[in-house]
Amino acid sequence: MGQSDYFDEGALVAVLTTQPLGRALDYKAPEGGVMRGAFVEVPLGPRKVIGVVWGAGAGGFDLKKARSIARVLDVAPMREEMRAFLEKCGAYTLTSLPQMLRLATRAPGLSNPPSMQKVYRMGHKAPDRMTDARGRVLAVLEEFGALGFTLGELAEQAGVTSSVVKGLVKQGAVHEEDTPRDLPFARLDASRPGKELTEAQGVAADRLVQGQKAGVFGATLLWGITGSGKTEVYLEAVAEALRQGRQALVLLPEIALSADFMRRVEARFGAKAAEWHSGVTMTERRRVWKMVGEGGAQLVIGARSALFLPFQDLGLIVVDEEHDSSYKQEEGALYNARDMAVLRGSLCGAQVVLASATPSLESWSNAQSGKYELIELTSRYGVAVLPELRTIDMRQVKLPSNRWISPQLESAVKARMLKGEQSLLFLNRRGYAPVTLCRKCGEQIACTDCDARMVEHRFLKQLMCHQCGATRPIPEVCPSCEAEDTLAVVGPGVERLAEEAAERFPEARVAVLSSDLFGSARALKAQIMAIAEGAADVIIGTQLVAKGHNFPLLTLVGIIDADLSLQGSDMRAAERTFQQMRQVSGRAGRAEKAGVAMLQTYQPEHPVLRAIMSGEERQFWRAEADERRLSGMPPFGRLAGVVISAPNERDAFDLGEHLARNAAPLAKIGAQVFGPAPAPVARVRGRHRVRLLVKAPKDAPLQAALRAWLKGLKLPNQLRLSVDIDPQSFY
Ligand SMILES: Nc1ncnc2c1ncn2[C@@H]1O[C@H](COP(=O)(O)OP(=O)(O)OP(=O)(O)O)[C@@H](O)[C@H]1O
Ligand SMILES: [Zn+2]
Repeated sequence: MGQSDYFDEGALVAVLTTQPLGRALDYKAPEGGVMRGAFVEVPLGPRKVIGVVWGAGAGGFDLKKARSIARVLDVAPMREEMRAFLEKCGAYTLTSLPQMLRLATRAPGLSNPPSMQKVYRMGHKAPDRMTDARGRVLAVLEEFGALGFTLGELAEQAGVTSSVVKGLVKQGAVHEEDTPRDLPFARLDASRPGKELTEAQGVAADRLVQGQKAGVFGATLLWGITGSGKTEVYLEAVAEALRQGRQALVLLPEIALSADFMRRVEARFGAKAAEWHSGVTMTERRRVWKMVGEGGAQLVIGARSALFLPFQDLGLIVVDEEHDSSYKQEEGALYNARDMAVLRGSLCGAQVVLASATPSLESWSNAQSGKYELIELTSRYGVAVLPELRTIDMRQVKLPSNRWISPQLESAVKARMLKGEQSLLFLNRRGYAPVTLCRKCGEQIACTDCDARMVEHRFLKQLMCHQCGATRPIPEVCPSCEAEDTLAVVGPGVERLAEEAAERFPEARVAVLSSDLFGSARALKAQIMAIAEGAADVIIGTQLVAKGHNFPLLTLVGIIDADLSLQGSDMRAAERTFQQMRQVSGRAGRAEKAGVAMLQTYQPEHPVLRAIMSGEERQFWRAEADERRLSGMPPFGRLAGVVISAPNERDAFDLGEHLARNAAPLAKIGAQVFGPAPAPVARVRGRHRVRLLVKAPKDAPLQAALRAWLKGLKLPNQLRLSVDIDPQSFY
């Protein structure tokens, strides 16, 4: 630590806060001085806000007017590496530092002093009388095992009033105790043996362990087909990081649903890892944040935002299902956690492992060029083999307009039922029907605030806009011509498919897995676990089920509409379809019994479907890469999306045109500007949306040029502009 890292009492320091001020503010160091990186509380107008000592103050004003730092918080100071990460990540994504700091301080009550609190755990007695509400409280405690809850959290999780919990305490069914806040996590035992690895797994694990031993940054793509046992392989690298005394982070999409994964980790290391995602209670979030900073948490399993936790010595980052589009944050700071994991790893000397059965074209190409190491697993674990794939040509099948399950698929499901095996019918559309129209006037019911049709959710008895979430009751008469009994639904959603399944398979237990049908992530998680144990014969699901779940009894996957994700002009349509079909098919036949996947399609000759069927993955990636290379698209060129929105369409266009005309800084680096054009979803929440697309050569300094381009731009009132580097969605 250099001399310049410490500031004496009264010295002027720059404090970065999370307030949108555009710069750090100067304060005087408090009594006892302060370290660079310290978390502090500073007065700002009448309020006190949290900030970080970023460096020496800029000065240049009357020192007597400078206010003092109110308090230095009792948390580990932000490390140099983290400050560098926030700065680089902000510069890459064109996000302001205050906004970056907000990502790094997402733990409530950081400024609270350490203290005792009452927490509630499972007690030892049964209550005299069991009620529904009491049962829910006990179920929550049972599920979270050793975790303690505060009264408010427990009541909220269980959906009961706090008096229910208190009642249970009186009876000894729930235990109330005083504990210090923020206890360290139980030590993980890295010396316990893992599962016995197959030869291929062993070779792969060895390479990751060697990479870990090197103790320096390096990125590896772990490319293993679905069910090949990638998890067991990278857990060996986690074990090595723990043996080195370093911390490890595993990122997962949909982690709130991954109970199975948490159990596997616990079985491997003999204790629970720290969890970080939106389903974790506030108390627990604060504990994780603090313990990660003090070294009291060795392993974190988290959602993308876990990347911004204040690790003390992060030695390994695993990004599982690295191709998953949910790694891209689509609001606020628009970062891609997969890419930022590589950045963070390079700053803290960590090994970064990107794992997938269907890597993104970006990672594929980095592995091809040697920028990333490549480790492959080409067969499934044990006796399991990849499912056999068949297409069903829907042009040959004459189905009534309210039916979507072909006779071939129907009889395949029936055959599975006879054998006590499960079938999955995959349709990536929530709700009952995507379109409601009037047969008299042709009106399609649309959202009043968005350029989107309202989707009927029969289960919730309402119409819903999937853009803004607005809901309204299903109308009795046509909202346009007021005719009665003329409204008809068009097309299937999972709820409607479930209706058809119930008719075709009256004996079957049908379960629908769609995020909107469950009140909480917990309920959904419980359902997934029940299904894994055999609680359903036919599972109907959206993309939620495509991700990493193990259903051992599942031997048939029917993809209702394989053409769905091919529609649209997104340059990633082919890639996404390929990944999705492969991932969903990969749910079948993961145990002893072989699986079959049937893809219903109207275009079996489509190159993407042909590639999926032929299993020529490498050929598919190569062809896809060639096409992108020719057109200079990512990863062989760079894109930035610019969205301008305004209540008035003309205003948005005017600004877009102004920017397009004055794009000299972009032209200088060889970048082109396309647009302005109305966005594909041209209106959301009453705001008109206009898009520009900037396309630059691969090695061009895109961010610097964008900054120069937008510098000094004064946004008129009501207008908003956001820049999305490496955009994933183009809506
Ligand atoms: N060496 C092993 N010993 C025992 N069981 C194993 C071993 N390797 C994998 N398995 C089991 O095989 C199944 C698939 O493994 P895993 O979930 O790690 O695969 P994956 O490659 O991550 O698959 P996907 O990409 O489809 O999610 C799991 O049930 C896992 O417990
Ligand atoms: Zn809407």
